[in-house]
Formats: sequence, C-alpha cells, structure tokens
Amino acid sequence: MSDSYDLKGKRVFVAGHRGLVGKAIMRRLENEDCQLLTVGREDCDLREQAQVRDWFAANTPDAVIVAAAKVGGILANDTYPAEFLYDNLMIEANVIDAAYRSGVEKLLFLGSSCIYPKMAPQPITEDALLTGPLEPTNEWYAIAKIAGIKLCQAYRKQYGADFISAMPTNLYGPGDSFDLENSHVLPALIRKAHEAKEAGDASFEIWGTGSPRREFLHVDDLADGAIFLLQNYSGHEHVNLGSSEDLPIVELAETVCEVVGFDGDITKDTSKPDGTPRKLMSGDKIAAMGWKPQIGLREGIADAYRAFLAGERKN
Ligand SMILES: NC(=O)C1=CN([C@@H]2O[C@H](COP(=O)(O)OP(=O)(O)OC[C@H]3O[C@@H](n4cnc5c(N)ncnc54)[C@H](OP(=O)(O)O)[C@@H]3O)[C@@H](O)[C@H]2O)C=CC1
Ligand SMILES: C[C@H]1O[C@H](OP(=O)(O)OP(=O)(O)OC[C@H]2O[C@@H](n3cnc4c(=O)[nH]c(N)nc43)[C@H](O)[C@@H]2O)[C@@H](O)[C@@H](O)C1=O
Repeated sequence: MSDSYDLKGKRVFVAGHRGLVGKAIMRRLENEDCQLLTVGREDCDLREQAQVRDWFAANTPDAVIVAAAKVGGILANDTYPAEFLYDNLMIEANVIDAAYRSGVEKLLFLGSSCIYPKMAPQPITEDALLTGPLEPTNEWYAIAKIAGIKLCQAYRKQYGADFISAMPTNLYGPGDSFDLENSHVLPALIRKAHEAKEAGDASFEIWGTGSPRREFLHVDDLADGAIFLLQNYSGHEHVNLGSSEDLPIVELAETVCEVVGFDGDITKDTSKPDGTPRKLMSGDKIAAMGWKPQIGLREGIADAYRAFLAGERKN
C-alpha cells in the first residue's frame, strides 16, 4: 500500500540520534524541510514510561523514527540476553505507545534481519516471519524486535495509527562502534586489520569458521531507504531494507584487508560462534516501490575506514 507523507514543516523526532543509524538519519533529514527533535538518554531514558510520556506531551512530534535500541554483535547478543530483551521491549513499547497517545501522524520502527527463522529460505521474503525457530545467539533481541513489529501492526489495526516497520540488514559506516568484544563484524575487522598493519603483525584473527554469509548495507543507504519508506509507505507488513547481496565472512575479511592495506594472513578462532549460516533478505518489496541502494561494498568499506581513521566512532 502506498501513501505519500510530506515531511515539509513537520516536527520529526529521531530517537537514538547519537547512534550509527540515528546520526545517518539526522544527516539525511538535513535535506528535508523539517524540524529535527532529539533528546539524550540523560534527559529521557526511553526505558522509563513516565519520562517518555512527559517528553512526548511536552514536545509533540508529528513524525517519529525509532533508531534507539540496545544493539551489538553476535557476542554481545549472546552475553547480555536480559538487556537485549528488556531494554528493547521497554524502549519500543514506551515510544510507540507515547507516540499514539500524543497524536503522532507517522512512525517508523527499525527492527533487524535477525527476526527471521535461522533456516529461512533464501533470499528471505517478508512473509517468512514466524515460520520457524530463531538463531539462539540472538533470539532475545529477535523476540523484542518481532514485538516491535507487532506493536506497530496492533496500533494500526486497533487505532488506525500510521506506524510502519523496516528490517535493516547488517549495517556499517561512520559513527559505528569499533569495540572488539561488542561490535558487529565489519567494524571489528576494520580495526583488527588496521591494528595488525600498524603493529607489523603476520596475521589477525576472525571469529568462527568464516563460512557464514552476511549481507551489508552502508548506513547512508539505510538512512535514505528509511526516509523513503517514511514518505512513501503505509502498510501493515514490515519492509526489508538491504543491499540484496551477500558474501562469506572470510571474503569480507579479505576485502577489508585490501582496503586497509594489510597483506598478512587471516586465522580463525572457532571457539567463537558462527551464528546463522545465511540471512540474505529479498529486496523485491522496496525495489518495487522504486528504491535501491547506491553505495557498493568496497566503496562503503573505504568510507568506513576513512571514518575510523578520522575518529568518527562510538568507541
Ligand atoms: N547496526 C546494525 O548493524 C543494525 C542496526 N539495526 C537497528 O537500527 C537501530 C539503530 O542501531 P544502531 O544505530 O546501530 O545502534 P547504536 O548502538 O549505534 O545506537 C543506539 C542509540 O540508541 C540510544 N539508546 C539506547 N538505549 C537507550 C535508552 N534507554 N534511552 C535513550 N536512548 C537509548 C543510544 O543512546 P546513547 O548514544 O546514549 O548510547 C544510541 O544513540 C536499532 O533499532 C537496531 O536494532 C538493525 C539491523 C542492523
Ligand atoms: C545485525 C545483526 O548482528 C548480529 O548478528 P550477526 O550478523 O551474526 O553479527 P556479527 O556482525 O557480530 O557477526 C557476523 C559474523 O561474523 C563473524 N565474525 C568474524 N570475526 C568477527 C569479529 O571480529 N567480530 C564480530 N562481531 N563477528 C565476527 C561472526 O562469528 C558471525 O559469523 C546479531 O546478534 C543481531 O543482533 C543482528 O541483528
């Protein structure tokens, strides 16, 4: 279902504006004639219902993008299941309900490709949701994200709220976390390759077997796709947001080495989890609406490495 939403003159709240995605959405919205609203967690902890309701009542946004969440890579998901489930359930429930109560016209919730069953047929279409068991390393996060989709659908069904969801694939780019324990694979590999090059090491280690395949999207493409959906999509079902291309982790590591200029070896720490073997999403639904990504993987990695060197990172 297509329905145009004009951002001109609107008060747009970007929840999570200091994160990888939130920052990119802020950059993208600078091209629109709208007013940006933000709040830091020190002034409004989105897990706290009263604080969220008070903030919405005082600030009355017209549109909301939910880019605030407890986020991390495979090991962080597996190590902190309580936080990944509790924080994400609370943030999305509080923000979506407060948005409805304060009369928000349009809301975009961001989930993740990990919502799909571990063994979903590839490429994964939107209707694969809830058709099989989840990947155990991130089932807590996935359950919270599925609840977020269902909240948007429930508020649409019961109240007619124009709340939609997009499911991004693995993201990367300027402003990422480069923490070696808790980050996602791409920033971790950039940092490992760079530090190995600087130290003159013969090799660096990747986690797992290197055979799982992943799909990557530069965060500026994600931001563009998210705003496209905010403006052009109004429907019950969530929409996949990816690059429609994947590769094995070991090939990703080789590409990172080429971009960074490290010509040593790549070794494997198979005590670390592989996670889901493959999660390539179908991009047919958003492509049919007229959107496609612009930034190729090698070009995107070069931009992420530039940002890493420039200190544009969370940690
Ligand atoms: N990164 C990825 O590869 C992917 C991300 N996504 C989704 O995109 C969205 C954004 O992710 P990303 O930008 O990577 O994550 P980040 O961790 O970079 O940013 C998350 C943001 O949420 C804020 N936040 C977290 N908890 C709270 C809280 N209790 N109260 C207020 N603010 C809070 C953080 O605030 P603070 O700055 O204070 O810490 C931060 O600004 C998430 O919904 C995530 O699930 C989906 C697929 C892949
Ligand atoms: C976005 C997505 O992110 C998470 O899922 P994931 O895709 O499995 O996450 P990841 O980026 O951390 O790893 C991808 C692959 O890469 C391998 N790998 C190699 N070497 C390193 C490495 O050094 N660090 C990391 N983190 N992984 C490595 C790693 O073993 C795995 O096989 C979810 O929990 C889920 O929350 C979610 O939505």
